[in-house]
Amino acid sequence: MTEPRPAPTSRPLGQPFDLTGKRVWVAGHRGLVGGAVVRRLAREDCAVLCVGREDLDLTRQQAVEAWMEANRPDAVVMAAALVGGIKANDRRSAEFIHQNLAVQTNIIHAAWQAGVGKVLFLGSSCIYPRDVAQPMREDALLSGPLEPTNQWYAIAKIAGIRMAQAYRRQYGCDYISAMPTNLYGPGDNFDLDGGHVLPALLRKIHEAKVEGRGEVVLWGSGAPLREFLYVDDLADALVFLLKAYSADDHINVGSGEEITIKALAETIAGVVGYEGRFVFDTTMPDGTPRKLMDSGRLAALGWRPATDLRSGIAATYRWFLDNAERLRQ
Ligand SMILES: NC(=O)C1=CN([C@@H]2O[C@H](COP(=O)(O)OP(=O)(O)OC[C@H]3O[C@@H](n4cnc5c(N)ncnc54)[C@H](OP(=O)(O)O)[C@@H]3O)[C@@H](O)[C@H]2O)C=CC1
Ligand SMILES: C[C@H]1O[C@H](OP(=O)(O)OP(=O)(O)OC[C@H]2O[C@@H](n3cnc4c(=O)[nH]c(N)nc43)[C@H](O)[C@@H]2O)[C@@H](O)[C@@H](O)C1=O
Repeated sequence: MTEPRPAPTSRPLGQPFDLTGKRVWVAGHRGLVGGAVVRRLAREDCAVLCVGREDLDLTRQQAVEAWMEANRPDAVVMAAALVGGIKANDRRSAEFIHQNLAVQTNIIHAAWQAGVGKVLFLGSSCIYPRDVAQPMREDALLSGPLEPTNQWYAIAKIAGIRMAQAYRRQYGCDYISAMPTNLYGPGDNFDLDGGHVLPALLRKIHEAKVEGRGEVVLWGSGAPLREFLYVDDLADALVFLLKAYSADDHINVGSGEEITIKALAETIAGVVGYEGRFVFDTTMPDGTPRKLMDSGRLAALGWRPATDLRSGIAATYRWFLDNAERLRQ
């Protein structure tokens, strides 16, 4: 068993973290969030470390410990996780709880062992109770039952928040947690079965237009409300937090823009140029009726998003069109 020891590079908690000259590991660099964080870090004076799944399976504890020891990053952004939309979360409960607990536990513990100075853990808005007061504040965590469709993933994410806090408390590590709202953007997962609503609807609506179909099927009632944040805005917020945030509490990262799923489909149709109608498959789950983040704490620190929903969807659609051939393979 590893003996507790202070992290060799540990700094006093509550201080800014200077990225200059640092080695930052973006775990999950090929994903939606990881890719955006790599793009954003290119504007900082730091070295970005990346390793693909083929060279490091993050569910393997010894491999993660060996990689961390060999590469000794100064900071880690944890953008690696098993992620999916409502159907994937609902149908693959064992994979979601197992892989997420394994990946995050391995990274946080190995970071502590290797003396990593700063770790940024990423959770999700689904950590909050299903019927919680809106907008959802950070202190609403664990105040009620979770949404059943994604509780397995949510439990793993809540464990990640507590793990970062525990390593702060016992070992004095500057490990922090950010909770993003629903994300979208270049590099998203456009898989119709496994992905989230925004990329799925972009693809469905685009294909209906190209094939001349008069209707598109939406899952559920179309009534649930979701808040969407453009992924490059998230990446900017994460770099901001990496540098400026050092506290026990997790912090929400949202856009403040809320929309029903039906209105989202109509907005996407406007961007794509589709004039057909929408029908609703109510055998599919709605999930949480509403999940709007209270991002007041982050705003008070001085950070705000830059991209409105329509512009973000237009940029994502351009990316989708540019990459459509590759996505089909
Ligand atoms: N997308 C969203 O709407 C939201 C995402 N988040 C959080 O943001 C983070 C990133 O999500 P997102 O970018 O959307 O997810 P993606 O699925 O786009 O990316 C996840 C990345 O993690 C990697 N990964 C997963 N498991 C392993 C493993 N065992 N070994 C090595 N690499 C692995 C994947 O590698 P590979 O490419 O090989 O599969 C991929 O690069 C997650 O923590 C998620 O919970 C939070 C709120 C909303
Ligand atoms: C980020 C967040 O993402 C997940 O939660 P979610 O927000 O419920 O996920 P979603 O994006 O898949 O769906 C949002 C809404 O949209 C409706 N909907 C309509 N038509 C399609 C459709 O075609 N695909 C999808 N996926 N949804 C559709 C769908 O029925 C639901 O009402 C978590 O599991 C968890 O991963 C998490 O934290």
